Amino acid sequence: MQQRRFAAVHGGLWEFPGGKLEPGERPETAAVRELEEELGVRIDAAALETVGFASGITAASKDNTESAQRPLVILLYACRTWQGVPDARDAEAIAWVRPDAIASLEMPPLDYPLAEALNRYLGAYSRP
Ligand SMILES: Nc1nc2c([nH]c(=O)n2[C@@H]2O[C@H](COP(=O)(O)OP(=O)(O)OP(=O)(O)O)[C@@H](O)[C@H]2O)c(=O)[nH]1
Repeated sequence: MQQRRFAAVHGGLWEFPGGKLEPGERPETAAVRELEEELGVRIDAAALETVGFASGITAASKDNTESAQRPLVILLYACRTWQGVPDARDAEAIAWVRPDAIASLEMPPLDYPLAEALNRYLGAYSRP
């Protein structure tokens, strides 16, 4: 998990690493790019496992430059293999958190249903 910059929208809250798609970009490509930019780790898009998604409305931007709140969909992937050591390149801090403890962190609203989806996914994965 990573802690958003204090000056950002949702500053100080913890979130799953990731970020917005660029125009025309596939979600898996964006995940590979964002993990390199934010954590300095290299992953293979083929290693991504689809966990789930959460949808809602964006938070108002801090400087109010974004007048309208827009629909927001966040996709969550699992990735069990990577190269490099995660480093907080774009965050106040990063931490490994046990899946069942993620919901105890202070997070932006959509990360709670994402954490639930992750726990459901991991529960199904570990059942024989
Ligand atoms: N993780 C998360 N992000 C949310 C939620 N609601 C919401 O508006 N957001 C916004 O969705 C955006 C997440 O994308 P991001 O991480 O790429 O955006 P950013 O503002 O940090 O920077 P960037 O666009 O320069 O990369 C942020 O602006 C964040 O505030 C939410 O519930 N969870």
